[in-house]
Amino acid sequence: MPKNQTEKDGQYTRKESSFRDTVSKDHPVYQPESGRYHLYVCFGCPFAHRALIMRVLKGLEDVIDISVVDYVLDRSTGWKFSPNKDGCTVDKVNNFEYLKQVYLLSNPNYEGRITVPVLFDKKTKTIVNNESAEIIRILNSSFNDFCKTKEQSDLDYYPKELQTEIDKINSRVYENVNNGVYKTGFAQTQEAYDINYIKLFETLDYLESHLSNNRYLLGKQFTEADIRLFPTLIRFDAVYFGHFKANRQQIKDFPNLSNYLKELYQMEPINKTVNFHHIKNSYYVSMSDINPTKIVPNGPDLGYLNENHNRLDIK
Ligand SMILES: N[C@@H](CCC(=O)N[C@@H](CS)C(=O)NCC(=O)O)C(=O)O
Repeated sequence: MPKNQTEKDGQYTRKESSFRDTVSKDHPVYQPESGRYHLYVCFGCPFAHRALIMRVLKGLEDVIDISVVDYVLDRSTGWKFSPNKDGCTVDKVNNFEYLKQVYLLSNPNYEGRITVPVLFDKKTKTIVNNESAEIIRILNSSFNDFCKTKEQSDLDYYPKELQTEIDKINSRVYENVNNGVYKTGFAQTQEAYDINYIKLFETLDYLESHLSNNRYLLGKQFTEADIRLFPTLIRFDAVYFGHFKANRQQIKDFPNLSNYLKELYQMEPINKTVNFHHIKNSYYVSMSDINPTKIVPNGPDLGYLNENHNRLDIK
């Protein structure tokens, strides 16, 4: 997870993704099928984490398999496959050594960023999409004929009647929280750091108060907005607080956010998508400009995540 680019004013900017197609029954090429598509992910990456969560919530584990890259990103080679490391795999589809080769297979002239997650079509040997915000919508709606249970195929995490509200909260959370932690951590000037730190904690304060009388971001219904907030919250105390200097307070010290986080973390399918070893090593070892010694801190103690939460009291 290297820096994308830092502009003259010291602000960090994330570049747009390049492959933006979809899978649907109306698509001339990318038809929904079981076993046809594949996800390339990193358990350290919060954007890949969204896709991992949607995949398990929709019961698509047997429909869309995953290849897991090495959690440490080597700047010279990009993401690589290190099957000898715990929790990492080979490239199960192409047997490549580097993720870059998957991008080049799709487009030999590709010069953009090599990022995870990637939704890959085994039939045409092309990348369908490498934008997590779109991949999760594809997983939410295009594979309903193949979900493990009827309940999972009926579940819609982006229902029509809530779309405007979901989009609104998503863009605030993305700007100031999901990407806000990176803008804080990658700032190259004190001013850029200060601005983004303030926006980040203002938004967390807003969410803290919002969650005092809303069980989930959209009220009673668990939606895509929660799936997009969770990967940042679960990394916050372990990584962003220290590594990105987002240190006004930890999530543990926000009463509502911490209980909300506990509830989501304890949901069985979500719990299996969290790998703290991959998360911590991914940031602390890969980003050696921020952490030159590459020492991975032992703390903090995250035991609170397993304690009882009070979210059932929020109607
Ligand atoms: N817009 C992309 C961003 C994904 C992204 O930035 N992934 C990071 C890991 S957290 C990555 O692969 N970085 C590698 C690089 O920039 O070289 C998405 O949400 O899918």
